Amino acid sequence: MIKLALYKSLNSFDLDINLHLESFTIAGIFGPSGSGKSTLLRCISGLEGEQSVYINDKSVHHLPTEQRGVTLQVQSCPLFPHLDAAGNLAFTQKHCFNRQTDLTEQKVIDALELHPLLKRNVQSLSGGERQRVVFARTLLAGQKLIILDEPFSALDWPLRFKTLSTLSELAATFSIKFIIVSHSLKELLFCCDTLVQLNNGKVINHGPSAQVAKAIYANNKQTPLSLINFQIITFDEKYGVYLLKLHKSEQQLFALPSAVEQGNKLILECEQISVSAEMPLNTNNSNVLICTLHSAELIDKTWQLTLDVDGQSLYCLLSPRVWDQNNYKVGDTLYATIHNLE
Ligand SMILES: Nc1ncnc2c1ncn2[C@@H]1O[C@H](COP(=O)(O)OP(=O)(O)OP(=O)(O)O)[C@@H](O)[C@H]1O
Repeated sequence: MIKLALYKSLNSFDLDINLHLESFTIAGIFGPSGSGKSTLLRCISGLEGEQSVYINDKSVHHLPTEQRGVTLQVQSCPLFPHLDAAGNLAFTQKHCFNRQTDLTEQKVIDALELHPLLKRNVQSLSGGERQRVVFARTLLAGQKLIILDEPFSALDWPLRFKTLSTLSELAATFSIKFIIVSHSLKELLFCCDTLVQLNNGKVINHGPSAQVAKAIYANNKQTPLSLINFQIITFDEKYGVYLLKLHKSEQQLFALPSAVEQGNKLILECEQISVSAEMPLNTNNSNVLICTLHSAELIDKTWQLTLDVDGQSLYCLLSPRVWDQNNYKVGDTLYATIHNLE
């Protein structure tokens, strides 16, 4: 739980936040540049004093940063230049007290697959490698609330998704809560259960991430991304594809390793999804999901359909002509074909 009542006036900018997040594991903060995201993080962690901050029902506003049980990783977090990556991690392990998790150096190195970087001089690391070492060091500080400001912006997408999946696993295994600032809604949608949208120093929306992301996409006249949680059933050696089962569902999909190896969630573009009222027969695509039409909205001359697949949402687009021809109604059973997975 986190409860904030913050007011901070900075020259021509006012941060004015009243926010109560009852339960979250990974919360994302999204907003345009200058909307107050970093200032908000500084207030929670205690770098901006005299703000009303409650963490797990305890008021922490009179406590200095080191007594709040919070680690803040700022955007350009420095590493010790005279130590290699291993030395940087060892230093943190040795000098951080009041650790609340039993994450050890070895566990963090294994989880983030840092072995090849350990003996490297940190000045020789690429931006992405450096961010992974910084994140490892943040984890090693051992706090149960970790606040990250643009932590993985230098990582390419496959590695970023993989690292976010590791972060989610660590959150579950070690009961760590994360608050993450990012300019990428895709990144936040991938890993966060809760999203907070800021604009001009104020919270303009917050709630379950899929719901908030959908509203942001609609406001920006962008097509929403669908996120599908799955478990791997088997890998078919003969054809080189994974058989997946949707989370809390018996429905299955086939997917190439490139779609699966970045975590247990698929991110699908609207263009990857088409629908029909009948089960497609004699098709060359076996990735068909049975869904229910949850809603349909005409946005910017295109029908945006929200489909429910056993509790998960898929978004697809139809032209007005196709919509008029098909006479779909909310509640109808539809068949969604997922393209470019196999
Ligand atoms: N110490 C300060 N003194 C004066 N103004 C400040 C100070 N710190 C931040 N600001 C201003 O407050 C506003 C919010 O800054 P903040 O860094 O919180 O935004 P942000 O949403 O994190 O931006 P970005 O996405 O670009 O990092 C900006 O207009 C910034 O110029």
